[in-house]
Amino acid sequence: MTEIQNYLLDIEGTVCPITFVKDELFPFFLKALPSLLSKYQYPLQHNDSDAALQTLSKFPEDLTESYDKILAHLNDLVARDIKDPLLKQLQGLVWQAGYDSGEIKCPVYEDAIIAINRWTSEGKKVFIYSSGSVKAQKLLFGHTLENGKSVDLNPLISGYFDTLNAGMKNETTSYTKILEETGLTAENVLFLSDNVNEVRAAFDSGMHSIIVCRPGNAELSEDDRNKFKSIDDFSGLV
Ligand SMILES: CSCCC(=O)C(=O)COP(=O)(O)O
Ligand SMILES: [Mg+2]
Repeated sequence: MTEIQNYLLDIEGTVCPITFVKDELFPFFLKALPSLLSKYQYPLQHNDSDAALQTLSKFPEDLTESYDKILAHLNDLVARDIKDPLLKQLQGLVWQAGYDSGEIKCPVYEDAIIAINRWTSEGKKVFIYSSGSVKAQKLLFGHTLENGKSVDLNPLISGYFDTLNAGMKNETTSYTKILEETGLTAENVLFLSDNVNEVRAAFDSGMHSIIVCRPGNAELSEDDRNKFKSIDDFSGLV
């Protein structure tokens, strides 16, 4: 592998445990949802500057004609872990209160914190590409737990990509778009993710691409292990 100058990082299952998202972020969102949705009139009125209402208004009208329908739809998306860009926008808005109050802090893996600090101190660049919205990404890195304290890793991040500004993560065109947006050359970029389909899509764009196998991540098939390099943590990359 040529000397890597730029890192593009997935979040869930790569820089933090899947359990943080499933057992903390998603329940926080689901708990807040009834009270959030009850603030609005149904069928949804679209003439308000409220950010959550604006996001809700982008769902198909048949889903927002009643409180019960949109509540059931959002619960279903979360239960099936559907990476719906509108759901992800809404989640970012809701999580803000949890981060602000101190209830939510992200347990970014220590090896990831060390690597991000090391790479940036060497003049290399770190970018994020997650299904979570850019807002949610900034909140997460802005409230990262390091040795029991909350730290802000955002000053170390050169750019953020999500499904709205780049496209779906299992499509090669999304990685090509990120290369165009950043002006980076594919062979100077290493993408790290727990998801084989994302690693394959990035690889097909010309980027270097490695599967990250954290505890609790999906098992890799023999075929995937043979096709792609995999690592357990970032320690071998610094
Ligand atoms: C960015 S915070 C929330 C995580 C999330 O909602 C999510 O879907 C993470 O997906 P990823 O692409 O980072 O595996
Ligand atoms: Mg992931």
